[in-house]
Amino acid sequence: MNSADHRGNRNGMGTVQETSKRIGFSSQFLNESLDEDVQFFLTEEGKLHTYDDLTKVNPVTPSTVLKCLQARYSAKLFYTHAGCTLVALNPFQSIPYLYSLDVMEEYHCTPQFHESKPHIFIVAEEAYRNVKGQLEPVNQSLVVSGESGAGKTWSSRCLMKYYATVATSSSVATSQNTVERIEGRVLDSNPIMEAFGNACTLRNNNSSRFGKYIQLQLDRCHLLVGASVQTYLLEKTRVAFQPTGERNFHIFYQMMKGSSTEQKKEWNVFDGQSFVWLPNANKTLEEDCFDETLGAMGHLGINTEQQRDIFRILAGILHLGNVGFSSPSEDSQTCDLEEHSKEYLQNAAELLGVAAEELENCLRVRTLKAGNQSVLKPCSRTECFVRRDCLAKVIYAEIFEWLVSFINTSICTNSSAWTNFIGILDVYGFECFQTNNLEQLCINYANEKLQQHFVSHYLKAQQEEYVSEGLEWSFVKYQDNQGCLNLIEGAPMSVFSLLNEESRLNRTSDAQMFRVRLEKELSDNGSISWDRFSQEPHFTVAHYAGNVNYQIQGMVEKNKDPVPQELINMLQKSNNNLLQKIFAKIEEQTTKGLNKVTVVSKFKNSLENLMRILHSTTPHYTRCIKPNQDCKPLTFKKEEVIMQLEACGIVETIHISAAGFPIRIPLENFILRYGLIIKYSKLKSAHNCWDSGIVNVKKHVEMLLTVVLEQDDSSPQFKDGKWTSLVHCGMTKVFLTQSMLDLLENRRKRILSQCAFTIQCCWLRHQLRKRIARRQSATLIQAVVRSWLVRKQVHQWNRAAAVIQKTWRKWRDLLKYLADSELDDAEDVATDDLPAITSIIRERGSVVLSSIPEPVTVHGWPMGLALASARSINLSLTATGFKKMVSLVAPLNMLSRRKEYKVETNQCTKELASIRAQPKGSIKLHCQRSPLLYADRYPDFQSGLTGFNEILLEKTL
Ligand SMILES: Nc1ncnc2c1ncn2[C@@H]1O[C@H](COP(=O)(O)OP(=O)(O)OP(=O)(O)O)[C@@H](O)[C@H]1O
Repeated sequence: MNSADHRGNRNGMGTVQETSKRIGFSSQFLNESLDEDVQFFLTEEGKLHTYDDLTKVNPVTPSTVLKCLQARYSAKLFYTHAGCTLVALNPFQSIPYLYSLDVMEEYHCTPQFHESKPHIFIVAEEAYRNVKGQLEPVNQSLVVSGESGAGKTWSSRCLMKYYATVATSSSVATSQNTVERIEGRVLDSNPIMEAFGNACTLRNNNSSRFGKYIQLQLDRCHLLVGASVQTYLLEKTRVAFQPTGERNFHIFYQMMKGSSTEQKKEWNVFDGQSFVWLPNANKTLEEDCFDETLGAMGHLGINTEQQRDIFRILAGILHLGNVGFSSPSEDSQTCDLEEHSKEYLQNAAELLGVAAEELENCLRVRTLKAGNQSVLKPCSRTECFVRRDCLAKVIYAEIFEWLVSFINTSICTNSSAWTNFIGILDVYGFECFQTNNLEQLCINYANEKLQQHFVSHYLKAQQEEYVSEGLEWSFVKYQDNQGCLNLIEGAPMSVFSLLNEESRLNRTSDAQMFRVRLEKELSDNGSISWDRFSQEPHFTVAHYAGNVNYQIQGMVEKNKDPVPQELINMLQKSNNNLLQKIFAKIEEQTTKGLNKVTVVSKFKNSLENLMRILHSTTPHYTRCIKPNQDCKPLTFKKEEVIMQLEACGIVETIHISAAGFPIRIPLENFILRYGLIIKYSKLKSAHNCWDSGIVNVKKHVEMLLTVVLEQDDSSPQFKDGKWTSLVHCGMTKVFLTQSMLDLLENRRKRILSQCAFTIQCCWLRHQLRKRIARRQSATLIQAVVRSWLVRKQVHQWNRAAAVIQKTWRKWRDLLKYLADSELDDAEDVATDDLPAITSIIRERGSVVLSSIPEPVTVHGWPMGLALASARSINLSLTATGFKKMVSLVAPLNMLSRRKEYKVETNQCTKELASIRAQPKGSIKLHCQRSPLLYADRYPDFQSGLTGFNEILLEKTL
C-alpha cells in the first residue's frame, strides 16, 4: 500500500466533527426544546445532575439528555446509566479514589449494588453476579465503545483490574497460587499489547490501533483461571506511514529510549540517530516505558532469546525505513538504491537475518510467473517503495499476531478448567474522515453489527419494562439497520462480495469501472448513494450514525493486501528464528490457499465469530464519551458530545425509546398535573367519582385519559378504538407518546386559559361595579355637601335675619323710647366738653352729645382716667339721622399691638379687661355704626374707662 494512500485518511481531524459537518444532524437536537413549563414539570432542571439514569429524564430527548450529562459532568459525576447502557464521560484527570480497592470492595460487597452511584464497577459487578447467581450461568460480554480518546482502553483496564481483584478475593485453598499467577499474567498482557498495538495520535497519546476482545475465564467457583485475547484490524500501515504530528507504535520509541548500550550496538543504532519511520521521537510520553514492557514479556514467558529476536526484527524494520531508491527519470521503469541507503539496507538485512543482496533484489525486482516459468522484472521507484513498506507491514503484523497468540497460550487455561467467561470488547468507534477507504468501511461495518445487536438487546430491555408494568406489548416496529448491513455484507450482491470478486479477478482494477458495477448491482438498496457531481469514484453509505463517503481508489488493492511471494520466501529463510517460524506458518497457509482470503472476508469471518459469541452472552454496554477534543479536564462541549452520543447509538436508543413511550410519569404526578382536566370536564359521572374519591389512582388516571381522548375528536386512534398506541397506564407509571403528552398539555392549557378568562371577567365586573359604586357615592356626597352648604347658608341668613330683626326691634324700641321719654330730657352737652360728658356719664350713666363736631382730637382729656402706657384712644362718634348720639365706645381688643381697632359696641365690656392688661402704645378705636351705648348698661365699661389717660375722639362718618 502506498503511503500516499493514507495521507487523506488519518489526517488527524476529529472523527465526529467531520461526521457532523457531513451529516449535519446535531444542531437540531441542541435547539430542540419543549415548552419550558412542561420541561420543568417533567424534569426539574436544577436537579438534572441527580438523575442517575438518562431514561429517567423526562422527556427523553437528545437535548434533555445532553443537559443532564453536562450537569453531571460539572458535578464530577462521570458515569450515568442510559437504560441498559452505561455512559462514561472521560474526566481527563486522575481521580484515584474513584477506582481504589475500597470502591471495588464497596460495589462487590453491597447486596443492592444497583442502587449505588453509576460506575464502571456496577457493570462489572452486574456481569459477575449474572455469572455467579443464576441456576444456569450465562456468559457475559462487556462492550466498550466510543471514539478515539474517549476512554475505552481505560475502562477495559478498570474492568480487568476489578475481576483480577474480586474474582480471587474468596479464599481458594488449592489453586490460590495458580490463580495469582494467572491474574498477574492477564494484567501483564495489557502493557505488551499496548506497546505493540498503541501509538500516539493527534486525538490520543495512547491510542489503540486495533480492536480487541478479551475473554476472562472463570471456573466453577467463579474465580479467574485464565483469559484469551482476540484482536481485530491492526493498523499495520502505521509502521510505514505516520500521519503528520503522530507517531509510530510505542515499542519503537521504547526501544530507542530504554535500551542498553549493548542492545543499541547490536541493533546498529547510535544515540541521536534519526529514523524516517520514527517521527516525533522527542515527545516524551509515560507510555515510553521499555522496562515495563520487558518485565511483562518476561512474566508472560517470552524468553530472552525470543525477546532478542523480536527487537532485532523491529530494529531491522527501522533501518528498512531509511532505505530509499532513486531513478534516472520520473517515468523510468528501473531504479537504484540511493547511495546513503546501502548501509541501512545492510543493517536491515543483518537484523532481519537475511542476505543484503537478496533483500535488495526482493525490493527492486519482481518475479512474474507465466505457467511454470518465472520472469524477473525490475520495479519502478514507486513499486520499490511499495514493496519496502509491504515488507515492513507484513513483518510487524505477523510479530503482533505471534505476540497475541503467545499471550493466549500463556494466559489461557484448558477448556475443562473454566466453565464461564466474561468478555470485554474494546472496539474502534464509528469513523468518518475526509477521505475514507477500506479501513473505515470495515470499522463502520463492525459498528453497524454492534449497533444491530445493541438495538435488539435494548428493545428486549424495553419490552421487559413494559411487561413488568403490565402493559400489552404494542411497540411500534423500529426500522433497524438491516438494510445497511445487507448493502455491506449481504448475499448475493453487496459491497464486500463485489470487492472480493474484483480482487479475485486479479486484473488491474479501475476505480471508475468498480463504481459503475456497484451502481448497477446495488442501486436498489436505499442505503447507498452517489454524488453525481463528484469526479472521484466513490459511494456513500447511510450508516445509522450518519452518511459516510468512501473513496473507491485503492480499495480493491487494499482488500487483496498482496504480499509478494519473493518477500515471504526470503523471510522463510531468515536466520532469525522467530521470523523463520512465523513465515513457515504462512507457507503452510499458502499451501492450503488460506492467504488468498481477502481482508474483508477475513474481517467478516472474525466479526461473525464475535457476534456469535455476543449473541450467546448477556451484553452490557459502556459508551465512552470524550467531552472535548483538547483532552482538557472539566470541559464539556455540547456539540461534540451530542455527535458522539449520535455516533455511539445513544441518540438512536433515544429514538427507539421515542418510537415507543418515551414519557413515563408516575401516577401521582400525573394526577397532580392533569387532575384539573377531569374537574372541569363536562362528564358528570367522572366528576362525581372524582369528587367522592371512591376510585384509586390508577382508575383516576384511566378516567382522565378517557375524558381527554373522548373529547378529542381529531384523534383517529381513539376512533378506531386503538388509543393504546398513544398511552398506557402501567402499575406505577403512565407511559405516553409525545403526541399524547401534547394532547394533554393542550387540554390543560385550554382549561387554564378558560379559568384565566373567567378570573379576568370576574375581575373586570368587580372593577366596573366598584367604579359605579364610587360614582354613586360621589354624587351622593356632592348632594349632601351642597345641601349642607345651602342649609348652612340659610342658617346664617336666618341668624342674620334674627340679628337684624332683633337689632331692628331694639332700634325701634330705642327710637320709641327716645321718642317717648328721654330725648326730651336730654341735656345738650358739647362734644368737646369732656368734663361735662364725664360727669354726666358718671352721674346718669349716659350722655347725649348735643352736636357732632368735626373730628377732634383732645389730648389730655381730664377724665382722670389713667392708663399706664396707653396714650391715645380713638373713639368714633356715629352720626345717624337722629338728634344727638354719642357712642362712648370702647370696644377693645388690646392683646396685640395693633394701633387701630374696629370693634363692635357690644364687645366693650369684654375687652376692657384686655386694655388694662395690654396698655402699651397708642391705640385707635373705631366704633362703627354703633348706634348708642348705654353706659349704665355696662358698668364695667365705666370702670374700664378710668384707666385711660388720653382719648382720641374721631368722627368716622
Ligand atoms: N476514567 C478515567 N479517568 C481518568 N482519565 C481517563 C479516564 N478515562 C480516560 N482517561 C484519559 O483519557 C485518555 C484516553 O483514554 P483511552 O486511551 O482509554 O481512550 P480510547 O477510547 O481507548 O482511545 P483509542 O480508541 O484511541 O484507543 C487516557 O490516556 C487517560 O489519560
